[in-house]
Amino acid sequence: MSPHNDAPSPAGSFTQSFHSLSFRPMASSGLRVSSSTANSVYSDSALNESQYSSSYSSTSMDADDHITRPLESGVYVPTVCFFDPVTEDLDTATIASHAVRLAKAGVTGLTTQGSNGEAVHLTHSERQTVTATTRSALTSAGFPNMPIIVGCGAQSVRETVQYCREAYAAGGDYALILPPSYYAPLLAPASASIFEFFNSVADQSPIPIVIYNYPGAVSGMDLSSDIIIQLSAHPNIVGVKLTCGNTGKLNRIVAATKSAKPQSYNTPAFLVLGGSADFTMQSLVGGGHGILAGLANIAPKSCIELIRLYKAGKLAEAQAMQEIVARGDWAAIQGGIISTKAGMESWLGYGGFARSPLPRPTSDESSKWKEGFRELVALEKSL
Ligand SMILES: N[C@@H](CC=O)C(=O)O
Repeated sequence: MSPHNDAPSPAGSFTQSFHSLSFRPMASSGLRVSSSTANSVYSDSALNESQYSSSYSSTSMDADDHITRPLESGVYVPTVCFFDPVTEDLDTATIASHAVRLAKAGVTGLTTQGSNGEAVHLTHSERQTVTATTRSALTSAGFPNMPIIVGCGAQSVRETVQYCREAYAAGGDYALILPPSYYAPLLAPASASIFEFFNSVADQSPIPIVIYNYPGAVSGMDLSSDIIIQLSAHPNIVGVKLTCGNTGKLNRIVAATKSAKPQSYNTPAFLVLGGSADFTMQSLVGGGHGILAGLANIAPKSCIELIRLYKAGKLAEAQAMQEIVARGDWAAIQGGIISTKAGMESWLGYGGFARSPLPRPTSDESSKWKEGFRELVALEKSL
């Protein structure tokens, strides 16, 4: 049997374990299927990856797969995915070392297969390899408790749930889910169908869901605060990443979910994250719990320090740092994964190129992106 057919459950044993997990938010229940079950699912689906043996062998999921990793306030990084410049195969060594660099910088969590992770360019098994490599690298480097949120959005409930199962089997803790958009004209953002989509996925996913509101990536579909607040009532929907940049919406969601669910600021029951670093401080002012932002691939310490300054009440300093972060983010926003990788290559010595068919930057473009990050990189190096 092909490991990546679209059957709703990849392994019989997993189906049984999985059903007992439905409706149980891992963040609070601490439930996890047995290591042998998780490994059997993973083996069934991705052991044929050549990268798997090197990246995954030294630290088995046996060691950590019962760990509950709550989502705390802070900086989450949607990690860039790295490829061999000639073959475009996954570069697992760089995927691993980048994850460890971010963890050592002090970020709160990582996201594999976000927009910066080129999720749409990866096969099912490659996605599992990236997540398993990231988990293994974190564990080996002494960060076994760092949560990994895995991008799992797809166009049908069935495939989205399959991604969630595969993410879990590969060591992911949460699933980041975009609304389906291919049939956007048939699916109004506030429609019963979108509501049903998220609820059905949440019913069936073995890991809790973080809603991903990024209208620019989904034909303009913009989930309202009303629908996000409604969805937050599901016990297996535990947060939202707002790349829409609407801080009024963020404020409404925080206000509604903090009164509906008991929580502490550090470990909120419903995590509300700004989806870009250029409005980090604005997200905090609105009561948000941090950011999940691509710029932190380049400047994790700057994002962390900005939040620290704000929480310490040093508002003028935080605002001054926000200005630099927002200017740096403009390069990342304009050039997306192309400029982010160019900036990393220029300033960090690694990054490479996005997968085809995305174009590789010309040398003039690379210089432009390098300049766009210069001020931010100087700040980062000073921290
Ligand atoms: N600007 C966003 C892109 C995707 O959400 C980010 O910083 O992550």
